[in-house]
Amino acid sequence: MKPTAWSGYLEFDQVSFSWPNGVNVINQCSFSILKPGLWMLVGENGSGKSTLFRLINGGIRPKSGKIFCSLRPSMVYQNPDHQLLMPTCKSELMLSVPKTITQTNLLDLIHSALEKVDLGEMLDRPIHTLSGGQKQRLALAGAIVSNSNLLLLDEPTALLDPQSQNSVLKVMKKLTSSSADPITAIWVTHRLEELYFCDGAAIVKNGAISNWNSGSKVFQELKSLALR
Ligand SMILES: Nc1ncnc2c1ncn2[C@@H]1O[C@H](COP(=O)(O)OP(=O)(O)OP(=O)(O)O)[C@@H](O)[C@H]1O
Repeated sequence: MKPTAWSGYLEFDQVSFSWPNGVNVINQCSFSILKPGLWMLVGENGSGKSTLFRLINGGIRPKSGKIFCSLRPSMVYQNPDHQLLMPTCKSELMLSVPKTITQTNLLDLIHSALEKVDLGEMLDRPIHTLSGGQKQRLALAGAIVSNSNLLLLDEPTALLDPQSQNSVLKVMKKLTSSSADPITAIWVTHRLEELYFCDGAAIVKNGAISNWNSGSKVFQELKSLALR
């Protein structure tokens, strides 16, 4: 593993993985993320993006190759209703707070996480009254209070209208570029306009990831392929 000034890193070295049918969904995949930021992945349905997340998250193990990760990952799914379990914002976040946090610090931590996702006034708000975008931002707050510093977002805006989509993008941009304690996020998208918000983008194809490029370059590349 290469040493870096930043204490966090994620690196895949020639990683392969197959589900029981034996086909390599992830095939000799190598890439690294060596600094915080908003990193986006695009790729056709079935190209292996969710499988990649499960490998990063430790839910499944590579068949061959190595994964180095010093970060603490959390998943954020497409539909927040599949993720949020409790009746209010406060009770939801209490579920994710590490057991080591004392009772005195608990509310401060929850408040601060809600503020980071622009839900500062929502402590006692019933979750069923939140909009889709607010629910998705609450899911982000859950990852923050759990002390995660690597968010794996699997099409987090696929079910949202443009305004809510922007609210989630804006919050993620803030969390990944905050000067004090920026986190790392890997965001899978099929909504290509989102590429303009990222710090780097790559294409998942045939079980591997392309080099990182600017979001605008990947956008142009995919648009020109679609027009052929
Ligand atoms: N639990 C599983 N068991 C067996 N095969 C699986 C499992 N999960 C995914 N696969 C297979 O692995 C391949 C890649 O699926 P994956 O969900 O990683 O793709 P994806 O790029 O996330 O697709 P999408 O954009 O549709 O979400 C597919 O052929 C899929 O059927």
